[in-house]
Amino acid sequence: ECTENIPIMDIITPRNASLSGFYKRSFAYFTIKERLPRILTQSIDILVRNKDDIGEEYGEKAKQELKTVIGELSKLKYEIQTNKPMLNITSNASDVKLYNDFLTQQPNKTYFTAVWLHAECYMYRRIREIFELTESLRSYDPFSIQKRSAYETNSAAVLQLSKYLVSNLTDPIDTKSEFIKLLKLNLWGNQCDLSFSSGIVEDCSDWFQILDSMQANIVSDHSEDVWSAVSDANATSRIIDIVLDNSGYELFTDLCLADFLISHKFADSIRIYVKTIPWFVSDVMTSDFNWTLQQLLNSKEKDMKYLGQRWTKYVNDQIWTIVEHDFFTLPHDYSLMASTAPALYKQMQEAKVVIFKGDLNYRKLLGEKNWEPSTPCKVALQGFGPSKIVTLRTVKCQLICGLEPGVAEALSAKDPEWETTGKYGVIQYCDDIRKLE
Ligand SMILES: O=P(O)(O)OC[C@H]1O[C@](O)(CO)[C@@H](O)[C@@H]1O
Repeated sequence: ECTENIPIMDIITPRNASLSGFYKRSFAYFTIKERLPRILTQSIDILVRNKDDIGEEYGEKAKQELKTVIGELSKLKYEIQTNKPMLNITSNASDVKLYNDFLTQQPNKTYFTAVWLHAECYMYRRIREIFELTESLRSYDPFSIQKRSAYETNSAAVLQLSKYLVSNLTDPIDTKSEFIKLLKLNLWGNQCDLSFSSGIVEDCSDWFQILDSMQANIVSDHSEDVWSAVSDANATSRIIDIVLDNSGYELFTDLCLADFLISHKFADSIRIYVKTIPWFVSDVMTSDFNWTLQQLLNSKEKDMKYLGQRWTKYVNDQIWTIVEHDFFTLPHDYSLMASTAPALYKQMQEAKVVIFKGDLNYRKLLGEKNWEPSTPCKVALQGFGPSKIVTLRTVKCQLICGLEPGVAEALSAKDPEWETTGKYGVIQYCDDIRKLE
């Protein structure tokens, strides 16, 4: 069938197929049709509104180049809406060869016919290219204004969690239940994501109060296994890896968890993986991480300031290390990490556990495939398994694994939109496949 000259099928995504805008009755289609163009429109609006400030900060040339940037962003929007093919990236950045080689290998290269993950990642890579090709705005992050305002909007939630964390850092009555509580707060923090909400900032301040009542919305909860892995006194590794997702309140919850792991000696160091380019609107880059610490340091609230000082010291003492790697902004799913980024894979093998945050990481872990929901996580990971894997993800699109048989069907009957609202979540654990084999 052809809709508006775009070759698509008016069906839901078949089981075991890759998600794609090709299936009209899918969230992938809705994203490419509506959400991605909206994200571009919004980025353009923000640039227009802030052009004077940007000009002041980046100089006279930037004012001129901003016009080109805006034109290119509109062009990109048009290309998406008219289902044009994804063209090679033309800048000379370090990831370009891998990127273009990957594109070349794909059988379907237009936005609606490609694998959704490839099309969605490509839009963000193109946005980056538009800035890379300027002289004055090469380092400009078009999403930084949104990211910062999201953090500020949620400052009450940050304060509340700061107070809680500071009073529970040493000698909580029950370390295990405190850990699981932080894990769940961290899970729900993943709702605060600017690409999902198309830039609308969620108020995250309620989570603390309603945590217990949200339990039923955790559709797969392996918290006990996560606890066993994290607290395992016989583990040889003293490193825990966290692959971050969004800035703002979610990042703050990640850092609280990272602090708890250090304070309670479950690890000697935490490696924190960030994005190297502006990504999915709110994903954390090193600059966002540093900005967040600075906000805490500047805070008038004593607990926030204390955490800012404490976390800066972790960074200075290399107890926390920020790891940047191009792999995280390639369109490749994680089953390709070992062959595409072998050093990164090897590094992750050193970790006691690797925690993956958010929906996009989940999609990459599952290879963007519409698995039967009861497929064991180990199978859905398709050979990826550098270490023990933990996923903390609010469900924002139609793919999932590891559910008990019948759970997905019951959810669909009760709440047909359950897969795309972010109101449900998973805390999943997959043991080290090296041990399982
Ligand atoms: O920030 P997160 O949790 O990775 O979620 C972002 C993702 O969620 C979605 O909105 C739905 O999958 C994507 O468009 C985007 O991949």
